[in-house]
Amino acid sequence: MTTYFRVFEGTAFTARSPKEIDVLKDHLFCVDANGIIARTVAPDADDYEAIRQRHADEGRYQRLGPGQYLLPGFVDLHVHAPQWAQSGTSLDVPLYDWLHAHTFPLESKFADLGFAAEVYDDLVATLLANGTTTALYFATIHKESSLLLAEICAKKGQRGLVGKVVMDDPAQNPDYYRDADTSTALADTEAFIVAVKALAKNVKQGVYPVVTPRFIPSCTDEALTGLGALAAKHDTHIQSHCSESDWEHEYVLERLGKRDAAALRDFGLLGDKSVMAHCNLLDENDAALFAATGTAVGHCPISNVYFSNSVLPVARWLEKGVEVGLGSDVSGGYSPSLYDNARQAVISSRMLEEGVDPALSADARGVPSSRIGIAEAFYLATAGGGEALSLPIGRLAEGYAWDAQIVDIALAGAKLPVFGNDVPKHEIFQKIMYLARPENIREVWVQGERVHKRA
Ligand SMILES: O=c1[nH]c(=O)c2nc[nH]c2[nH]1
Repeated sequence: MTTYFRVFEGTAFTARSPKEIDVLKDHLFCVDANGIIARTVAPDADDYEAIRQRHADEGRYQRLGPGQYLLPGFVDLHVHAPQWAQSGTSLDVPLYDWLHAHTFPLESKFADLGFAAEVYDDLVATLLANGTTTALYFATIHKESSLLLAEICAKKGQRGLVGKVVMDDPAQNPDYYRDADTSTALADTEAFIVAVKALAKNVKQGVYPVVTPRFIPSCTDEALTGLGALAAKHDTHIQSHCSESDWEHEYVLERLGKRDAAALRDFGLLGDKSVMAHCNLLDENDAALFAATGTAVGHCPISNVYFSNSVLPVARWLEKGVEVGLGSDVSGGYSPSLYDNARQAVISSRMLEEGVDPALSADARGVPSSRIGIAEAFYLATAGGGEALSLPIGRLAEGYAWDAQIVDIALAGAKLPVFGNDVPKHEIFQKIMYLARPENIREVWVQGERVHKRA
């Protein structure tokens, strides 16, 4: 019999597809030394008992307690790491004003490595405690502190995909916070890619460099073209913002005479490893381009309420075969929790379907067939995120990384309202998704290693 690195026994919820959740009752999850789920074993398998006994004898076995459930770790597709320092504030102004009055002044402080270490340390620990095992981060324009963020992810055991942000256009960015010039922006990006790839050689869960033009308005055409070439040369992930608000969308149309999606494609920035945040104002052609190129949408439902002037038609784009995952967008979104964002994704979709203006008649008020349920929101936070990043994460299934959260619904002081022993598991799942708080997340594992345990 194979000896595994570790074997877990428990009941798990994992997404098979956007609408289908598998309930794996009392399964064994056999994890190999690389942190990959080598086998899942159902209780009726011939060798179930023997595997359990053997690994218990060898001290490699963990059985979940009563009231505990396994969920895949969450994949956050859009986090502005420096903005953690202003989370929960300044959300009463439009995007352009918010960037210039609050966000750029804050991000400029990340030239100071001491300040960066304090904020990034706290953010990565907080995300892990909220069940986020993989995060796609925007850092700042500073090469050194961006690398520090990758190092902190490496040390704390989170799978971090980190971008040094490029903002090189002197006409659009303040003097105190922009790349010195285009060639410096490109040279710093390439040096950053090389440094993160070197760091990654000794990081079990992986850290990845990400080519990161902030958005088209921040960057010159030359920088955008150069970044597309760098991503191709080093085969990196790419992230940016796309068609995110009326102001931004109009700016790109006026400057380039085309929509964001076509412009990003022409700069070489769309592809299977590309994730574009927001995308609220995509049209049918843009969405078809995303589906054809494998470009994913990072859906940021909380932030969209504040900055995006609309609701993303997430059900429509899923139906059309666009890859979609979930992003907290700290700090355009106030919450670091993908539970909160999953809840908002459902609420926003219901508001899009029903409409919001009571002065209109019911049949003119909303967009039919726009709703998603909590199962789809869970898919976005897990398997959808993994597919967006083209990584084997986001599912508790063979061949996927052991990235998992153990959620306790019976915890004294944070008990979920489950009464009796016959509550169906799909209802337990819904209660976890709607009601769990960070206190309920007892342990978090990444690539077979425990990275968070609540005392
Ligand atoms: O929500 C957002 N947050 C940002 O920091 C940003 N920069 C460009 N566009 C943005 N949108």
